[in-house]
Amino acid sequence: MSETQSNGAIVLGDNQWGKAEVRLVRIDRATPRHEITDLNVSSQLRGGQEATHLEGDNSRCVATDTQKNTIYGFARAGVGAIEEFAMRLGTHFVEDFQWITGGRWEVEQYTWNRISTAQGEHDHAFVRDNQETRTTVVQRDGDEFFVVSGLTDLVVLKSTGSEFHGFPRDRFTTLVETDDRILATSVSSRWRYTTTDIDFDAVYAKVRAIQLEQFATTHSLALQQTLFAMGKAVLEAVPEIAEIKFSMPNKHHFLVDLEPFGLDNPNEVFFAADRPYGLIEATVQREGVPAEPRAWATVAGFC
Ligand SMILES: O=c1[nH]c(=O)c2[nH]c(=O)[nH]c2[nH]1
Repeated sequence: MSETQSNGAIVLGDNQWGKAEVRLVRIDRATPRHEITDLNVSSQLRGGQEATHLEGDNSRCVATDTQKNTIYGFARAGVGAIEEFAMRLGTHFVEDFQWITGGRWEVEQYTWNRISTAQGEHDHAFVRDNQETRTTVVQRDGDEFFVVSGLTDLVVLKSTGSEFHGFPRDRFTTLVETDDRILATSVSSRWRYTTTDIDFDAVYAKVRAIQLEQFATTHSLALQQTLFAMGKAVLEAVPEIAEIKFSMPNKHHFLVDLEPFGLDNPNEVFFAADRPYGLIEATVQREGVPAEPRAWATVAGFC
């Protein structure tokens, strides 16, 4: 029998179980100026599930319903940074159930702003702007935590300061070279921390601000160049981040031909196409820092 041939036995491979997308809103009423935390939490446990799968013996199957309830129960004491909330859940499950060896806790956080009234910012009325979503994927393997945080749907546009030319031409190339185009994208980025001992809220605000600043101030010859500038600036500013991955659609804006209507169009009227879109993805990393596949193994959609 060759090494690649099976001996016929069918066995259980990697597995995890939990409750996905637990929607949780917490209101902090400690003062009349309320605070709102709006989350989407997914919990997945790993370890000790052979009997559950092979025999339907559920004696080690911490119910997904229990996992959901634990999320709500833990929120009673406060949430804090989503990374810390996820780590508290991870510590609880691994320490309270001896057969659980690890797991994965993913949290998305939606941002609410206070409504501005004639009297100023309202104490308990909020508006959901079309803002980005903050994310984290925390995994635990034995005693080790892996924290990959990020953001999605950070939609940005530059109305000038973007060029694209010098690309190869063949018989299928029709794209016209341009030295002044709209550059627009919806940034998704995820970055891997090398420590859990960090002010996650402060670093999130910093990483977001750096990405916006670089998008705005980089005179772009390609979205790829803008992406790299954004990642490089993040790594230069935050030593606790080992690498950052981006997935950035190039949201094309095509100049409309107004000539049939006897009108010129000096870069003012565009068709905003929603598809197809260019899709620019890359990892920006520190040379020599070892990869950590366990941190990224279950994070889809990034190269
Ligand atoms: O910034 C860009 N990068 C590309 O790779 C590309 N390809 C394309 O058609 N337009 C653009 N723009």
